Amino acid sequence: MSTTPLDSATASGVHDVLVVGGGAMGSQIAMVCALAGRTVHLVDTEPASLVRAEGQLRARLASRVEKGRLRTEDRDAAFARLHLGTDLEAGAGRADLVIEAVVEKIDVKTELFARLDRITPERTILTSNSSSFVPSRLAAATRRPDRVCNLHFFNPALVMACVEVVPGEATSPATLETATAFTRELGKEPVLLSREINGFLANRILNAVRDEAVHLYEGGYASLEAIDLACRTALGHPQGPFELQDLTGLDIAWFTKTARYAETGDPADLPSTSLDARVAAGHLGRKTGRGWYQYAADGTKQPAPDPIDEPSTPVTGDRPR
Ligand SMILES: CCCCCCCC(=O)CC(=O)SCCNC(=O)CCNC(=O)[C@H](O)C(C)(C)COP(=O)(O)OP(=O)(O)OC[C@H]1O[C@@H](n2cnc3c(N)ncnc32)[C@H](O)[C@@H]1OP(=O)(O)O
Ligand SMILES: NC(=O)C1=CN([C@@H]2O[C@H](COP(=O)(O)OP(=O)(O)OC[C@H]3O[C@@H](n4cnc5c(N)ncnc54)[C@H](O)[C@@H]3O)[C@@H](O)[C@H]2O)C=CC1
Repeated sequence: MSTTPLDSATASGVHDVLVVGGGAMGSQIAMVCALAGRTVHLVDTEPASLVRAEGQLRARLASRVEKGRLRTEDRDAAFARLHLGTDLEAGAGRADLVIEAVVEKIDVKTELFARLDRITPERTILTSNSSSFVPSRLAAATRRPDRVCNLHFFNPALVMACVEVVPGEATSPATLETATAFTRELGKEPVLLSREINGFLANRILNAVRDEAVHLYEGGYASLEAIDLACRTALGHPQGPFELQDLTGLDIAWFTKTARYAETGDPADLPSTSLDARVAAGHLGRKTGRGWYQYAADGTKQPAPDPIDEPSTPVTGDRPR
């Protein structure tokens, strides 16, 4: 078996990156890599996702240029290094490292890892941005478990410093070294786990906060706004748990809860009634204009009515199974 290439201009040896999934996370992760000088292929099965991704990235970087935080030529160079498309094979052949950021469904991810294992060079490191699944579950779909680990970025990936580096049971020290060095080269702060656990570090802590916030809300102890305000002003969180879930997506929370329940069978791991009702109604957060709050075009927000209290509202959204 070949080892990770380290005889190059960067410590990690990672020059070509394939990012799979061009949604909220994959698009920004791809741009983080392009801004750090990497050649990046961003692949999504949905052309519409790629169009949206490019539009949002152009707006984000325009804001940085306007504020004098990014030179126009550096922005243009980053976009020139970023190749968007629907053909997975196009970026696979030269990839030093893959970052998977598709939907949080284990069957979709394992099928993708099996395919990536077939179409990327033997040396390529395969990583996942999953919010919850441990790398060993994904590595099991490949013939290279020593070159699989998780690189868990945080939303918004263009801004947040932390990347959790999660080893699987068979991840080699060389793979972890490369993944950690690469994370630093992106200007991020690698947080290395000693061993894998579902949800990793930050999301497990966040999950506990979210569960308690929902308990207080569903118990009628306080409004959404009061709970969010307490977290911001008493605990110093930049956003309260409901505001933050509107940013990260209620569907992602629903998927992670449901997957956890499938593993543990513990009813406490099921999505809460109020989360389930919103997801069933298609209210997934900022990306749909409504989640726990509803958002006006000017960005202002107010608490959204609980769908349970809206019997006349047609349930149009699909629960993301
Ligand atoms: C079991 C649990 C399951 C979990 C499910 C999935 C979740 C995960 O797996 C892991 C996660 O990501 S958890 C979430 C982690 N993220 C956070 O906690 C974010 C907290 N919020 C913030 O930091 C700020 O409110 C925030 C940065 C968002 C906004 O900051 P401000 O309020 O200061 O607003 P601005 O002044 O407008 O923005 C400051 C800079 O940030 C840029 N920005 C804002 N929103 C953005 C966005 N959505 N995408 C990209 N960039 C964004 C904004 O452009 C500005 O940057 P510059 O323009 O360069 O100055
Ligand atoms: N939303 C968040 O705050 C965070 C999410 N994550 C994780 O990142 C991953 C992606 O999440 P988001 O970007 O929020 O989801 P998203 O729903 O915004 O984007 C997912 C994208 O993947 C594409 N896709 C689905 N199957 C595909 C396949 N087989 N091949 C190529 N593209 C495919 C979809 O068309 C969509 O554009 C998930 O695993 C999620 O748990 C991790 C950190 C934070």
